[in-house]
Amino acid sequence: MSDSQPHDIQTYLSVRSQLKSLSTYRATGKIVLHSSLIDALARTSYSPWFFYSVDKPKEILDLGFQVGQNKAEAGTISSPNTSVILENAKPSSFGRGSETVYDPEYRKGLEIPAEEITFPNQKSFEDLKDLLTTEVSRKLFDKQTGIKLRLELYKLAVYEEGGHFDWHMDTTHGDDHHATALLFLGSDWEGGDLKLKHGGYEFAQREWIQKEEEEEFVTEDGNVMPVHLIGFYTDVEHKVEPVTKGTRIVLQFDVRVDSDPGSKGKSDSYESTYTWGALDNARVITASLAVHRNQKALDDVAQIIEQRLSESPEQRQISDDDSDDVNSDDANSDDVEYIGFPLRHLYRLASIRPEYLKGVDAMLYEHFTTSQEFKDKFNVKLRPIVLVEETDYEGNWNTGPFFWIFESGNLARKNLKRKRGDEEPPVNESDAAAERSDYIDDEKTQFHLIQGCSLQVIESEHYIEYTGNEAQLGNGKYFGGAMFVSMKKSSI
Ligand SMILES: O=C(O)CCC(=O)C(=O)O
Ligand SMILES: [Fe+2]
Repeated sequence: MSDSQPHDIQTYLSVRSQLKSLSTYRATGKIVLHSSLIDALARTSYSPWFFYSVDKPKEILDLGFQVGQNKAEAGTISSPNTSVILENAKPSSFGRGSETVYDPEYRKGLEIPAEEITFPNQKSFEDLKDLLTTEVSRKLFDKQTGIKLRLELYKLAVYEEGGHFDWHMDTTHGDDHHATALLFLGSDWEGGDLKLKHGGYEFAQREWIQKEEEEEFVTEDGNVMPVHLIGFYTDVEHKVEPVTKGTRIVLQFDVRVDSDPGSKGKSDSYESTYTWGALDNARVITASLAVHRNQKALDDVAQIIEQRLSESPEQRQISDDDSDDVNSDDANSDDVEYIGFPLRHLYRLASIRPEYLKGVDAMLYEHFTTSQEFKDKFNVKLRPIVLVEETDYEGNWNTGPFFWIFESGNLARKNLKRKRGDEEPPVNESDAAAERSDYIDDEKTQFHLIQGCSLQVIESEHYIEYTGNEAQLGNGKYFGGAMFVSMKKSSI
């Protein structure tokens, strides 16, 4: 391998030019937009934390609150009254084994419990919680699975100069308590960096804030911190570095999960009411590298795939009949040999290989190929793909998205160079047979489109009506990597 890799953009440009010839030769496979597999894939991992800058709306930033039994006015979210808050706060203790101890070496901070915090404007407080809940469910939980979250104010924490809290995990306050959300109020402080640690990854609050400032999401105002939210799962270790100046004030919320999402098993659907943009909606620009492993979801994914691939066409017909969503005249549903789905990180064309997989992609690949239960059952292949949406000659987006698979090898290369009407290229038959056996037949592939994958736009054209020349078909094309799973012949 050469160490002078092409720049990403060159890779995409070359992908694009290869595409033009490729498209005339390859059949196309259809994409499933809703399925239990998509839901399970979405649950396999999340970044265990997130940062969100709360720079609007004004009603929330200006929301006032009171503290203490006498309900002293404590300022607002963006401008808290430090002295009133300090007057009403008590030293924080923490759990050590079965004991609750006060040890300023380990933790030095003050707090006001939720019972002593009031928001006279109840409606705006609910709006604030809704806003925070939306962010938490977006970033830490799969909003598609219909999980309902509830934020419960736990306390207000105050750290003065010298205040700190060493590495710890938060005590959970119930079986439904799955994450912590910290709302940092707009007070004046330095130091006091919140550090987070999980699965070998570490994150620091100050780095996030600086990044946001560079991107000009945040207005600088002396040392006053922008109001922001940090959320993390309860199994994330964290610490507060010593505050070097000013007062650090935080509202801490418990994130509770309504354990009955009322989820009924979803059957696969190509979506009868498809509207254009499914692919663009599935796309994220950058996927976070840090992952939180969800073993149950990994097992669910593998089991659903196994079940799908070992069903006979008759069985599949029966389960499809349960659903009115399924496009019944689709050939795919009769003969499924491969289940495919996009990778969630973006790779260069040449890097779509097991050894380069990142984060959740690596985790899934490893689960399929090395776990005791599945390694003898599954064959897993990685391929570059292009996902396509296009209009018909009338400009209607009515066919639903579909995909192309890139194959490498001599046969594929020769095919790529072929122009329409050229003869079949001469090939070494045994090589060709080996290569063909490695081909993924897209007509026998069911491709499940997950949300939040890293797909690169390589073409996007609006439909232009026929005006003497040919009509220009509207289309969107997206490049990415994909994983394809089939059953090992011996295990069927
Ligand atoms: O204030 C913070 O940033 C975190 C405080 C904390 O970890 C806690 O009180 O458990
Ligand atoms: Fe904590």
